[in-house]
Amino acid sequence: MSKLRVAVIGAKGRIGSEAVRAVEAADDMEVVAALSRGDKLETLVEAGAQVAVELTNPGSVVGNLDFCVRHGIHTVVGTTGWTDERLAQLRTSLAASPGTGVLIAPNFSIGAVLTMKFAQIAAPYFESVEVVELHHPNKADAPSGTATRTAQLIAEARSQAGSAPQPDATSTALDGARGADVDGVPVHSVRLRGLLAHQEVLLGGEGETLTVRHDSLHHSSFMPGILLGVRRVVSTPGLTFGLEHFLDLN
Ligand SMILES: NC(=O)C1=CN([C@@H]2O[C@H](COP(=O)(O)OP(=O)(O)OC[C@H]3O[C@@H](n4cnc5c(N)ncnc54)[C@H](O)[C@@H]3O)[C@@H](O)[C@H]2O)C=CC1
Ligand SMILES: O=C(O)C1=N[C@H](C(=O)O)C[C@H](O)C1
Repeated sequence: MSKLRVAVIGAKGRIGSEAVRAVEAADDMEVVAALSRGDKLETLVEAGAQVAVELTNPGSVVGNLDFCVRHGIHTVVGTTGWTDERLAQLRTSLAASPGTGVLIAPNFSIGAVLTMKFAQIAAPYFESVEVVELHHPNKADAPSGTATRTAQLIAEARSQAGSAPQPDATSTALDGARGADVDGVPVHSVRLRGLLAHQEVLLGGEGETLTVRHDSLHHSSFMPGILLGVRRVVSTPGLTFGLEHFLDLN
């Protein structure tokens, strides 16, 4: 059986360097290109990459992904910073490149994907829901992609269930004290030396609270999800948003 030819973009970064090692260690795939900042994207074509794993930053990902889609290279994207506008632009490029698959995964770790699912299930049963995400201080974006997606899923679930707006009597507050408002769900971002990637979803009802917490303690937590994404994206044309779709969790 021939091996899947995989390229990693952002290969010297925290997660990118771990991804290069994980792909090299997998029996069914090989690293044919490892791109760093300043390297030419044409290398992907010259190397015959079938799948690219994009792990750079919100400022680089759109251009990199556009190149991959135009050249029919399936892409697994971990980079955060996705807006509705960016996704609409991507869907337009994908329409012109039928057969090409793109997976955007706000989080590749199974525990984080399950946290999102549990929060989505629980949210309509509680009056109050807030998200706290905690990351290393080198992270560029806030709130995290995972927290943003979690809050969106919570808001969708509450809207579908006809939940009332959350109770909050705050009448004066310092800017930021109540966190960022993501579709009506407060999201709080902590940046702390010593941490990697953590999230708590706090749910409150009359006389009880429920906390759903996940901790990524090492970048290895993201690797099984990346490898699954690489294997599945080649036979899944169009845009898939969220690893849960490849885990049959929907
Ligand atoms: N979806 C997930 O499960 C995860 C996603 N991430 C996301 O992945 C991204 C990268 O995170 P880290 O590795 O912590 O950041 P990092 O800053 O350590 O690594 C990013 C690397 O990409 C390089 N880079 C930037 N622009 C480039 C370009 N145009 N071409 C090639 N390389 C380029 C940088 O020089 C750097 O080496 C972030 O958006 C982060 O939020 C991180 C961990 C897990
Ligand atoms: O920057 C990180 O480290 C991470 N980024 C992703 C995010 O923004 O959700 C995934 C994970 O939290 C690690």
